[in-house]
Amino acid sequence: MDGDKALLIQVFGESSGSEQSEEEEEEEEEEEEEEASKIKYRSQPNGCCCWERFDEIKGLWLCTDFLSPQRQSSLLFAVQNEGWFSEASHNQAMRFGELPSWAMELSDSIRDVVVASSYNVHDDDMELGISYNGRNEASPFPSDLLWREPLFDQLIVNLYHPGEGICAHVDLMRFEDGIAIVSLESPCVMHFSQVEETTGESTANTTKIPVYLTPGSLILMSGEARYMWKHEINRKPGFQQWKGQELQQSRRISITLRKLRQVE
Ligand SMILES: O=C(O)CCC(=O)C(=O)O
Ligand SMILES: [Fe+2]
Repeated sequence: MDGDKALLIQVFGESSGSEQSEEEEEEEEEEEEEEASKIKYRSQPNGCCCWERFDEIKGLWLCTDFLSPQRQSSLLFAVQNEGWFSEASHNQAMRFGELPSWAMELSDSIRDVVVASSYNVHDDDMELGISYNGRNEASPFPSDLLWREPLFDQLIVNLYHPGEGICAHVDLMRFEDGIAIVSLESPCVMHFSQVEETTGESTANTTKIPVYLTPGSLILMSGEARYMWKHEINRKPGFQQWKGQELQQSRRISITLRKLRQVE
């Protein structure tokens, strides 16, 4: 063994790989890459990113397993710890600008889960020749929105007691495109209905599309879903039907993240 090699082994140990064949090195690199991608995948909120899209509503995406039960509990704890709902009459809190750290983490997780799922969509559909740059429906969030900084700078936390909901609305124009809603506690059905045309004969489609929001789920709204569809939650008796069953209701908390439009 020559002096240089002995020194290398002393410094880096036997596994410095100086005697590996190219083939072995490649194999090792592949294994490392595989391991790295697993870690990336595992670093997702709960190791899964299962997205559902809706044929009728462009730009609406649902991820039912966004937060694991453990992450739901810690998020709920963080929200409750803010003390916003310590008085029974308080049911809404709003924050603008710098968000609490738990909301920043949530925002980071949203970006992560979209990035991870975009990779998956890419792999699956690559052969179909679909391109994914810009506003592409194959991704849950268009890349121009996904990479803006900050992703979100406005937070609303709503607390709904059984029977309470929110009327049909389109979110205010003071907010940019690209809205995220995370649901906690009671499951509910959110209904989407098309915004009516205000001119000419009313030919508006009044069909309401139900979307089932389970605790820990995330919905993303952009483009048509954000501007051309109203969303509502009617928790009056008889309206919370899913698969022919009336849902058992309890308290529900939602966390809505948006970005304020810049005024020129
Ligand atoms: O509570 C929800 O899930 C929806 C909240 C919402 O639509 C809003 O605050 O604009
Ligand atoms: Fe809304």
